[in-house]
Amino acid sequence: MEVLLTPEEMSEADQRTIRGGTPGIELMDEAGRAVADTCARMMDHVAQVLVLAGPGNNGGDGFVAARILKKRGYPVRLLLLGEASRLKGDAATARDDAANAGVPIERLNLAKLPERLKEARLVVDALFGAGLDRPLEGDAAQVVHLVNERRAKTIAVDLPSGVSGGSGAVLGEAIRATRTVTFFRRKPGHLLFPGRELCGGVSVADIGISADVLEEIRPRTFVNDRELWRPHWNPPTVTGHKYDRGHALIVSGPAVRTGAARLAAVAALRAGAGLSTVAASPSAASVHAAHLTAVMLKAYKDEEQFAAILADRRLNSVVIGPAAGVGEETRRRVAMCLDGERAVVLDADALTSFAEEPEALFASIRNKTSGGVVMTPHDGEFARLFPDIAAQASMSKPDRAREAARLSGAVIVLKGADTVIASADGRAAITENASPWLATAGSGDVLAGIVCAMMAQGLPVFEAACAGVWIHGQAAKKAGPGLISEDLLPVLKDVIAELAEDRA
Ligand SMILES: NC(=O)C1=CN([C@@H]2O[C@H](COP(=O)(O)OP(=O)(O)OC[C@H]3O[C@@H](n4cnc5c(N)ncnc54)[C@H](OP(=O)(O)O)[C@@H]3O)[C@@H](O)[C@H]2O)[C@@H](O)CC1
Ligand SMILES: [K+]
Repeated sequence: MEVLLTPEEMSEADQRTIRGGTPGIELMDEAGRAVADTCARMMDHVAQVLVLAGPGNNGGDGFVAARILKKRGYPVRLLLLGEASRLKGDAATARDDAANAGVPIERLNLAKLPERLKEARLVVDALFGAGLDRPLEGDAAQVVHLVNERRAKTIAVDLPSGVSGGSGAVLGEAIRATRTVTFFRRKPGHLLFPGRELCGGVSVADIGISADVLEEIRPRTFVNDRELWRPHWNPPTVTGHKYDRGHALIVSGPAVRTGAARLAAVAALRAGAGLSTVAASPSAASVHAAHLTAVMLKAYKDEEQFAAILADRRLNSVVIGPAAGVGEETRRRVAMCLDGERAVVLDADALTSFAEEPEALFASIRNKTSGGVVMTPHDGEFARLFPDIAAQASMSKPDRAREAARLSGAVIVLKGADTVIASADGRAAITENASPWLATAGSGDVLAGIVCAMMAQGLPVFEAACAGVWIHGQAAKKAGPGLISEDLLPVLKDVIAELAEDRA
């Protein structure tokens, strides 16, 4: 399980280490050394390095890197943004050490910068890191613009300057780096877009901070990797019964919109639910009947018959929403699904149907005494249900999802290239295995089915949602470029097989 540290948490890790007896300058030396090592690895011969240093400790790391590279025989030049007198503490020490080692230090001059950039084979961006707290403007923004325009090979120290470590947002203008070297642990901004794209490859350097500090800091943001949820997943046992793996129920849309439910139902079965059943109106059921094999089908004429289907407690996990239609009928069916012990995935039209009265939905979720609820909105659906949260542009995606989870009581899967899963207890996971090919019709229906299957199998709700999103991403990788949603279904078998093998 990989934890991610917000800039505040990272600062706490630094401070705890310093209070524990490691001087800050030692941490800075290690950070600068890691940057210098990366520079050396990125150049096949000794050539000019240009270090751009800012006014804080990120700049301090730049001074150390310049000093070490100079000692190793690299021609180095350092340009300082702002006045040298502003440097304080460890950064001032690092500046003195670099000057004493003979590093040429100049005040950064915008007019001369293009020339300096032209001379350099590699640029080190040590302008701003974790301390960035407002948009870059004026000279700082201009520097970033000129570096990007030059398209020079650039190593970012900690973060590409201008990228927020907490949210991945670009504040004003941001460096487009070839590689980013960060320290101790990655930050959310390395995984969240647009930051992720601007980092290039990210490496994490050990700078002498002990993992023990994490016990006190208790980070609540994680990478959605396998380790996060795998301990909760088990392959079938030799003596197991299909009912041990749960029974997924997928509520279908009307006769002309049945495909979404089938995608979800087959995905649920492939993702390991012991059984999967589609519930449909008689006209929709006759369409399904021509297509379904292992997935079962139950027709219902009216609400009473729908309630009778739900009364079977073996149907322990339900998906409602894909192509369900927006309106009162869907609202009533959602309320019926939520009224019981089963786990519920609310997707698509089940979310949009409550755009006018989200509180009613949240109340039904909060009233649920057992069985988890997962909502899987994309940005548009999210804004319909949580307009106040969506309007807070400076909030990070994990924080938006956390707030929505607290407000609604559901686990939120906020979809996108960097899908975030958050729970009301404050945990949030960021996904990094998504494929751009997942942005295709029906992909969300497949995801809803997989998450439903994970809950049917008894995973706790947050872990089930994380597992579902991860498995969806792996399936897309296996299906490869050009995939359509149907292609995700057969390859789920391979993803599950690998999971099973991994635990053997
Ligand atoms: N001991 C440690 O803690 C270790 C820390 N380490 C390193 O330190 C980095 C964090 O250092 P940091 O906290 O000094 O912040 P940093 O990113 O240098 O920026 C702050 C400066 O920028 C300024 N500023 C901010 N926004 C601005 C804007 N938009 N436009 C213009 N100015 C702006 C702000 O100025 P002010 O707000 O005072 O005007 C302040 O002067 C971290 O990323 C890592 O690289 C490692 O060495 C390991 C040990
Ligand atoms: K930087």
